[in-house]
Amino acid sequence: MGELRFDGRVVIITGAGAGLGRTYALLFGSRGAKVVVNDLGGGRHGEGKSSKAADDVVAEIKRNGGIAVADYNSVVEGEKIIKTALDNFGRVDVLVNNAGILRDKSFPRISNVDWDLIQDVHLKGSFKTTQAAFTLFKKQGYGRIIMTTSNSGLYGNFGQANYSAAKLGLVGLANTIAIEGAKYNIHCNCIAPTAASRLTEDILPPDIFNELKPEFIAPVVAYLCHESCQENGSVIESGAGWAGKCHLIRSNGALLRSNMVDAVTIEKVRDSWSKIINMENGQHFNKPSDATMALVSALESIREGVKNDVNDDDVNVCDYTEKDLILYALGVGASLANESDLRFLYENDENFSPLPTYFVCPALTAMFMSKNSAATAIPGKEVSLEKILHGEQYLEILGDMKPSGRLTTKVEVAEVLDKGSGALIVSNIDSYDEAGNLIVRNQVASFAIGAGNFGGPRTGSKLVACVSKPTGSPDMVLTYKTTVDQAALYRLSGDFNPLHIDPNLAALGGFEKPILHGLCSLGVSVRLILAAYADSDVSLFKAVKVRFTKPVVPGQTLKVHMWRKGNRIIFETLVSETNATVISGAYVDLKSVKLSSVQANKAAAMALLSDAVFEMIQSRVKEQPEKAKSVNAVFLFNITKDGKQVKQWTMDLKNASIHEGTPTSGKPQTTLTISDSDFIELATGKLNPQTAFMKGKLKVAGNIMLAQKLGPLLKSDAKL
Ligand SMILES: CCCCCCC[C@@H](O)CC(=O)SCCNC(=O)CCNC(=O)[C@H](O)C(C)(C)COP(=O)(O)OP(=O)(O)OC[C@H]1O[C@@H](n2cnc3c(N)ncnc32)[C@H](O)[C@@H]1OP(=O)(O)O
Repeated sequence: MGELRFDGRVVIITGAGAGLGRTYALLFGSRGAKVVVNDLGGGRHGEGKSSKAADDVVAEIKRNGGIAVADYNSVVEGEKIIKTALDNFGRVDVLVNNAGILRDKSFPRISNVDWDLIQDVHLKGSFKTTQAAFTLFKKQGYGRIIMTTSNSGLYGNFGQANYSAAKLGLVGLANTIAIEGAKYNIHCNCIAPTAASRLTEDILPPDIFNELKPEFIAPVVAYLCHESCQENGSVIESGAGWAGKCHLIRSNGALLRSNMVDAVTIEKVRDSWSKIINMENGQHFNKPSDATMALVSALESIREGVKNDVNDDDVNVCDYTEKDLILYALGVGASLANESDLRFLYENDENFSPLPTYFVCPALTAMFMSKNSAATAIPGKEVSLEKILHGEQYLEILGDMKPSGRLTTKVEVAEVLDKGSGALIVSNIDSYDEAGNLIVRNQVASFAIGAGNFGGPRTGSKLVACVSKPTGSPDMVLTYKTTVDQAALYRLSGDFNPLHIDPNLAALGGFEKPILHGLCSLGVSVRLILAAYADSDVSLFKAVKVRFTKPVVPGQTLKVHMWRKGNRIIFETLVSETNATVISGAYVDLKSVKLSSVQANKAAAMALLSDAVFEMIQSRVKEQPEKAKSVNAVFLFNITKDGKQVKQWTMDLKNASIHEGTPTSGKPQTTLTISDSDFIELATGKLNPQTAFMKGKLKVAGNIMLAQKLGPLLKSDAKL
């Protein structure tokens, strides 16, 4: 990538006698261009004339070994400037419309002269000069044009109404020239410079003024004018050694009628205002036809009645991408440690697919955006967010779960029940794809603590029912240890309720620590169920229903008990550390059951057995606390599989406690290592711990006497 040069190119710069124009001229001259230095030699308010300014710059370019010629014409007679270039150099390649003056006055004081002069020099001058050049550019199939706009035009500025109007007019002029010129390799861009110049010297404070050197902007303009630069139709802001593109962004807006027969009313506009002006996910259009197409698609939505009889306040449009799906999967514990989870974490995996429970996220977002949400559903009571717990959830997938797309989600409060200790707000939330197909049906039952006793009904008919758990041991148990950052990660999928991250707000809600999102526990549970009964094939998922019975604290271990009844997997989720049930009455409906690969089954069986043994040990320690205390030691259990450690437990006999992982403080006095298969034998009572020890199946490091004492404690006739 060598030096960018302009050898053989003829460059016209208007207003090049001083400031930015002069700096442009010197730079182009130093890079091989033949430069036409145009300057009328007037004052900054457009008064007077002199050839000195242009002559001085030409002399400077020549002194530096460059080629230049002066031109003293007014830009309003732009064709004369072009003629100077043709007469002297025979062609024109680049036109930098830079000439400008100021006539600043507050708006009521702007006279016709102030207005006309500004429009003439900036807008008409650029029009005339560019039009004359454009004809040549078209013939030669090449041209580069710069319009000089200004932050005053882009953003407005007190006292500069005339100037702002002309400056934004130039953006419009450039936009269309860019479109008309594109097929002739004519590019037209705008520069919005912030520079120290004759125009700004007594407007800006000296310390800022000194850093706004034209030399920091000239290379940006020169690059835009180089044959290798493909930018066209852009506005580039630059100053102080910084440059950035400036775009017009349009909001996604709001549909103001639900179908073709609806009228648009002023009230509808008022009610939709927050959506009309919501710039989140705003879009830029490169040409008017893009804007027209967006309007056509809005019209199609109206024609299809996507949001038939829906109040716009209750409709939320959200786009999701593969990145959202991956972030969600990480939030519910998908991990590269599980081979089958790659499909949830890598967009190029051949089986890349969304976890079906991702589709609770648009529902929650829509609820938070909705006016008629849980927070306001109880007449006369506004409930603060930290008092609203997720009570129950139903999710049903009805259409294609695409890896990216736009969902239009409608929220409807179905019923509000008075549960005494709280109010249960049941909301039905439906999400449609762009074609108007119903893709996802969610039902969120929010429990507003302390908002009960308002005289409402205790029972209703709208809540999707929970199921009872079967008697007997579960068919499968899988666990997932959440991390302390689980909620911090999960919230990035759209549930920003501070209850899950802010200790002060959690305290206001009556919690010792921020609690985990109910939907995170649900996501973890369903992921494990799909791994066990669908071989992680998400297309087999139909629906899930849960009741959140107790909060979970990030860092706790979720243990999912599963019972298979045909294609329905009934489940409950417990916290291993406390044995509290946190999800109850729950089920996942599958289209069909696909048992996992042999290896996955083995792993699941292993988890089941080891969990059972874990419980057994815990119960035996509890049964014989005195004996346990007399052992007075900390043991570390290493369970291995194919020589690799698969699980670790710490048993602290003195405190009669047992937990997954290594000791929280100090070193274990004894470490016991046993293979998973021997462990199963031990757990099922087929292998006596003493015998296991004697036969070397139970390897002991550290205090052997202690390990021997432990033997009788472990002995059990527990059946699995
Ligand atoms: C715009 C806002 C949108 C908000 C959406 C959610 C946003 C999320 O960010 C919030 C969360 O994720 S919170 C975390 C997940 N949820 C939880 O941790 C709640 C756990 N559950 C509890 O603590 C209690 O069940 C508790 C506290 C809920 C109820 O316990 P108690 O007060 O002790 O109630 P109890 O005496 O057991 O029963 C009274 C009646 O209420 C019914 N009920 C109990 N738990 C319920 C639950 N979880 N869901 C639905 N109904 C429930 C009981 O059945 C009983 O009614 P009835 O006598 O008619 O059967």
